[in-house]
Parts: sequence; structure tokens; C-alpha cells
Amino acid sequence: LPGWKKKQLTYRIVNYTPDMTQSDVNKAIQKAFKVWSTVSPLTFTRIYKGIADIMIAFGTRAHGRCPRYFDGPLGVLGHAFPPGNGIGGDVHFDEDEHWTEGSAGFNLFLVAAHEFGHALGLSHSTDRGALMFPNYAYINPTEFLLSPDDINGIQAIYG
Ligand SMILES: CC(C)C[C@H](C(=O)NO)C(=O)N[C@@H](CC(=O)O)C(=O)NCc1ccccc1
Ligand SMILES: [Ca+2]
Ligand SMILES: [Zn+2]
Repeated sequence: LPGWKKKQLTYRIVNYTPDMTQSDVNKAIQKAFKVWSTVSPLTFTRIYKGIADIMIAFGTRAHGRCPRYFDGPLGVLGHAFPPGNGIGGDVHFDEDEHWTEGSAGFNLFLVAAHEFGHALGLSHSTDRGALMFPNYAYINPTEFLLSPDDINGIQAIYG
């Protein structure tokens, strides 16, 4: 199964959405990594410059040197590349969406947790209750739980 060959991963928030305070973005990202570190041997350490394993950025349409383009408001909300060097593990969010820490627009924590699943090697699930189900559905972040399907998926790769 395609996964990272190391357990200690680094991430860097390269830029910020104007939709939220930077502090709220930092918190949403940190909480989204915690979802996965709680059920795996993985650790996630934030760095502030240079190249991290997981580079996180907001962009629209053709963004940076990314081979995938975003599609304007709605539709695709973000994408992530499976584990690997270079662009591998990187996560991009579509800045044409409205990002929030609440139930309006799209909840950054929920989308980030989903994208991080891809960045760790998970693909989409057919289980409607799974975080890795293809379509976004708002869940109150304080009540959010990974499904057994998500947990089985991450533990199949990282033990
Ligand atoms: C073909 C990919 C690039 C579609 C893309 C995705 O799955 N990214 O991981 C995406 O943004 N999917 C939308 C749904 C769609 O485009 O129809 C989505 O809601 N993804 C974010 C998501 C999905 C499930 C739970 C939480 C967040
Ligand atoms: Ca979009
Ligand atoms: Zn996805």
C-alpha cells in the first residue's frame, strides 16, 4: 500500500485564505492532522520555511506549478497528492470557495481532514459515513468522529 516510508512528517502552511483569521486556519489544520495522528503512529510537525513533506496552499484555477486546476466556486474544493517526493503529499484548497470554521461555506477543518487522508495514501471510500467519502457533508467539528472504514484504511497502511 502506498504510504510514507517515515512516521515523522512535516507540514508548512505556505499561504492563507482571507476568509478566516490566520489563527483559525492554523487551528483547523492542526485539528485535522490530529484526527489522523490519534489513530496512527504518525506525527506532524509544522515548519515555517523551506520544503515540508506536506506543503499546504490556497489557490484558484491554474495555481503555481500544480498539474491540476481548480474550477471556480463549488465543485472541487481541494485536492491532495499521494505520499512521495516533491509534490507528493501536498494539499491545495480552492480559494474560490468560502472557507469557515463554522457551518457556513465549507468548513476548513473537515475538508483538510479529508485531504490529509489522501496525502497519507487513502483513496475515496464508498462508505457514506466515512470522512473519505467523496462528497462534503457538514458535521459539527466537536461531534466529528472518524468512521471504522477510515481507521481501517489508515491502519492498513501504517499499522
Ligand atoms: C476529483 C477530486 C479532485 C474531487 C475533490 C476531492 O475529492 N478532493 O479530495 C473534491 O473537492 N471533491 C469534493 C466533492 C466533489 O467535487 O464532488 C469535496 O467535497 N471534497 C472535499 C470533501 C469530501 C468529503 C468530506 C469532506 C471534504
Ligand atoms: Ca471549486
Ligand atoms: Zn477526496
